[in-house]
Amino acid sequence: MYTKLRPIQSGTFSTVYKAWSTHHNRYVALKITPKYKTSEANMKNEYDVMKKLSSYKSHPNICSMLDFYTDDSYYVMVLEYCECGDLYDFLDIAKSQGTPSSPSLIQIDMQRIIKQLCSAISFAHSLGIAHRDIKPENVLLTINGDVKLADWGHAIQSSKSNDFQIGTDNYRAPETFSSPVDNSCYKKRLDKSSAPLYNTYKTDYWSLGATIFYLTFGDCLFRVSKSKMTQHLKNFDEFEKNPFAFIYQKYVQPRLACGYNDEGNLQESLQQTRQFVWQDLPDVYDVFHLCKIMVDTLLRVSNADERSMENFMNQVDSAWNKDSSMDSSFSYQSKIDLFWEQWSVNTESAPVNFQFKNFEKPCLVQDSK
Ligand SMILES: Nc1ncnc2c1ncn2[C@@H]1O[C@H](COP(=O)(O)OP(=O)(O)OP(=O)(O)O)[C@@H](O)[C@H]1O
Repeated sequence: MYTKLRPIQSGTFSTVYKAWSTHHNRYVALKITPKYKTSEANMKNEYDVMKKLSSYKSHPNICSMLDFYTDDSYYVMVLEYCECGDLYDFLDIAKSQGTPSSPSLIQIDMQRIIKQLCSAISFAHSLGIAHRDIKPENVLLTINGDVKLADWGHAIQSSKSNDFQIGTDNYRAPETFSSPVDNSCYKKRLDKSSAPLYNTYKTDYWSLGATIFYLTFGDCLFRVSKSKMTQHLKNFDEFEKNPFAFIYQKYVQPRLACGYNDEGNLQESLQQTRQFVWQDLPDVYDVFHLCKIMVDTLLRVSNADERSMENFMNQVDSAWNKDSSMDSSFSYQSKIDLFWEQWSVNTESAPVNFQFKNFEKPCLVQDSK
């Protein structure tokens, strides 16, 4: 019934193959998990979640399960096949192609991807399911430029949880870390039953923000290695004190600090910042604007209740409205002015060694955008 054609990729637990289904008369993806790599309970959880998401009214932006079977050694989940693979790999390829003067031939639409991802997440939440592992590797792309949220192996059918260490560190919300570090937000939690519950929907909002940050900057907002977990947790504290200073210092300043009065050098330093694949984010100031929206609506550190996907969507919609910053008629100099207004407001509390005085507002000789 299914003819395996080629392996697509191996994840931590499973290998995914492209296959042909005679029954469905279409290509499918077979996600094959050896039984020794997972527990029956984990597999049952993923199966139950997929069944619920794929049942009577499946969602166009969720990778549906078409079939499931098992033998002595393997679990096999039959999934809709997404021709362009995941967004992480896709951007990697696109990034190596694009330059400022010659953007990647693969152009995709950021606003559409954001809308589709939010729609998928809110559909799952409306069924009582939180994903808990949203990241570029789990966002699949179809040949039509649509996205499908995949890998529901860490999902939970509850809006509350006190599971820690679930998901992927670089994209996980601060409240999902348990740590031996005694700092303001993250006390050691040994006894799970007495550990406080966190809201799993709000943790999805954080991961959504961290994912979109990666898509726009081509870099993770928080990168963590196990040996540097302490530093990672301190990063959350630092980010909370002044998110704009944090992003500015780590991502913006290094890219703008040199040669910003010379457009050639400016473009060169910006080359590392974006992927040159987003057709509706024509320049780096759009990236900064989107980033500010994420900080305001999704990337709230200790006050998870302040995260709101609805506010995020509303602000994203208005940013792309006519006469707003993402509109093509909005001049380049106006974008620079807007960036300056939005970001410099928050610079007063920046660390002392943070040399704003060395960074002057760029003024382009001519408005070439
Ligand atoms: N339906 C699909 N169509 C095309 N490619 C897919 C599909 N499902 C998965 N893949 C590819 O296989 C990779 C691994 O899949 P998946 O994340 O589901 O496996 P996993 O074992 O749970 O991975 P991990 O736990 O390491 O995140 C994905 O990142 C993607 O590149």
